[in-house]
Amino acid sequence: MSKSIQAIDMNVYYGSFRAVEGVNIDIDARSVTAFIGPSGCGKTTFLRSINRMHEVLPYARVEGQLLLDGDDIYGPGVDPVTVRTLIGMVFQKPNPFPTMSIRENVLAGYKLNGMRLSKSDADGIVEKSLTSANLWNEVKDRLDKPGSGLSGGQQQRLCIARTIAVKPDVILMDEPCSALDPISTLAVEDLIAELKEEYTVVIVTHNMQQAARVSEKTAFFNIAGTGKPGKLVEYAETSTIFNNPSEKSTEDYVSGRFG
Ligand SMILES: Nc1ncnc2c1ncn2[C@@H]1O[C@H](COP(=O)(O)OP(=O)(O)OP(=O)(O)O)[C@@H](O)[C@H]1O
Repeated sequence: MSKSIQAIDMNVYYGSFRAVEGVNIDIDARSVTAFIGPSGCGKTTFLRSINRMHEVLPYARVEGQLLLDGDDIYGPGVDPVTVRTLIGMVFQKPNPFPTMSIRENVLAGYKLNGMRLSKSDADGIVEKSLTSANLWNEVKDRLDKPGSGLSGGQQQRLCIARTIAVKPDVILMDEPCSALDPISTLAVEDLIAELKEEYTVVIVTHNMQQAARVSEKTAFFNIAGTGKPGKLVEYAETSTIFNNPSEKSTEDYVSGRFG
């Protein structure tokens, strides 16, 4: 099921360094939102705070609230591992588990969560997830071969299938195409457009054409200078951000004047 995200005055720190300051944003369910902005403005940091992934670093912490359909994912008693099942993440570099087959990779989330599946349930999940990731036809005859034997673009779609398999509400993507060739990039972009029928998708991208192609809304983050926190400067329909932004810095960035 797809759910909305609401960040309320979110700050993200690495130790005493505030990397992201005062983010307020409402992201609709069943939508694709792009995060853009120059290097170091906190896009990845903020993205990782949406599923508590930053907590793998003991010195990283947040202030503020992050609501998933109204429920605070930082609320008392909320398990970060459960949060990461509800809010999945796809990384820059495709990272299938190298010793696992294609099939095992798709089912990895269930295994890691200690859930047992019948063979027929597992078969159904593998086929549905790979189909949703636009990969089924390419791999259906070699499900028991290693996931690492696929092309980069196929590996990234396998990682998306692995994320989808546990039925998340939200899929976060951190520059998911930056390690892919143009054809594979198009395949993943097509997939993103289809995913929004069922999921809330948030994608960090450096590629403005990509943001324009795949997203309905775009959030522009910026940074005043080295050592300063990143901030959300402007958030609007993607066409507005690219054609008629309210802020001068947004216009300068999208027209390639800096960053
Ligand atoms: N693990 C970390 N420990 C300490 N500081 C970090 C860590 N990761 C990022 N930072 C700092 O936080 C700030 C924001 O970084 P972040 O990677 O979120 O920016 P970004 O906008 O995603 O950049 P890029 O577009 O280059 O990936 C930067 O100043 C960065 O140096």
